[in-house]
Amino acid sequence: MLQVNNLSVHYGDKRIINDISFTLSSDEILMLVGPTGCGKTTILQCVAGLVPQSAGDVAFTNWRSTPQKHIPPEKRNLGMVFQDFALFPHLTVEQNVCFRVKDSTLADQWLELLGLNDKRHVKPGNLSGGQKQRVALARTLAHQPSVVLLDEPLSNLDAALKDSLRWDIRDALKRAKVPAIWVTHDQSEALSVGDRVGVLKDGILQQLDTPERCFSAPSNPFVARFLGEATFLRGQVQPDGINSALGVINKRPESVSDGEVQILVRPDDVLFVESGDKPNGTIDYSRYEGETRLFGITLHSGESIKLRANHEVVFKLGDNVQVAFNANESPAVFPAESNS
Ligand SMILES: Nc1ncnc2c1ncn2[C@@H]1O[C@H](COP(=O)(O)OP(=O)(O)OP(=O)(O)O)[C@@H](O)[C@H]1O
Repeated sequence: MLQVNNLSVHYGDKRIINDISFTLSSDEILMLVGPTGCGKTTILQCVAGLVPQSAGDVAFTNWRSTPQKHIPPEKRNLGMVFQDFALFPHLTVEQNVCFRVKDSTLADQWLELLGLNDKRHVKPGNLSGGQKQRVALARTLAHQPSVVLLDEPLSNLDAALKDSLRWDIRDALKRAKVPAIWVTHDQSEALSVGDRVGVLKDGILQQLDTPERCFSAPSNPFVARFLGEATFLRGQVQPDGINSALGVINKRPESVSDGEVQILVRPDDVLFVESGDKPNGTIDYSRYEGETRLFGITLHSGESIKLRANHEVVFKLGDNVQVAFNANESPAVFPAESNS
């Protein structure tokens, strides 16, 4: 098990990582997401031993690195996968994967499992980006690392390739039964392939949870906005629930006892009421997305929300509509003043 306890990292006087703790179980994939410059790569580098911590410790079964006793990278048995692949250009695929590998049957196994058998004698210059990343992963896994660290492994690939390769990488990591920390700035990647997601802002871990909970029960409005489209409605806590421009929600948030709150509204949390005989909003815009259509709606309260519906649902700009909360959803609620 990888353990990171109260980790802080400074560059000069500037604190980049602030008191972060998490553990990673035997084959768990942790996705680290956050805005640019929030410290994702610094955490990976610190776990790898490339950057020293100023406080806290990073530990695995057989080593423990502290500010006083730094364990060098080569003693940690970690594997790294980078966005630029970092392959040897003068070596073939097979030579890249077998480089300094003790047991070449493992190299063979990963070449086969990652669909590289027919590329064994090809040099990296003649491979596509996706194939290069498979080679990089095969090479990493052939060394039987205790933990794999992936730094934006898909960011140099086009959208269609990203989608399939992310699953192949996940499957390979699961098959290797190795824990992994995977840094990405792509929210959908983080939510779809991670067992848990850690959302960072300014070097502080805002939430560490399952993808479902991070998305549906975000710890604060920042996490809500970062992981998907989010608008907020004013709410007034009452004995029977929370009153809002879309009626009363029968929900009593634990963290909010009284007064004003803000209610998270994702485009899938709301729907058009078919009869529409009590309009409560007006269509601002309609965007065709293929399978779905996204509507911008100004409610009579003056607040704006977004609603995603099937592409067959058509409204014109300025149409009056009736919108309600989808009864199957239980929206997240935050204190009115919360914005972090
Ligand atoms: N060697 C360094 N010396 C000083 N500051 C650094 C150094 N490396 C990174 N930083 C700063 O530390 C902060 C975190 O950088 P880091 O690369 O970890 O962020 P990130 O979340 O991975 O960003 P991105 O998504 O853009 O890759 C940034 O403000 C960056 O400018």
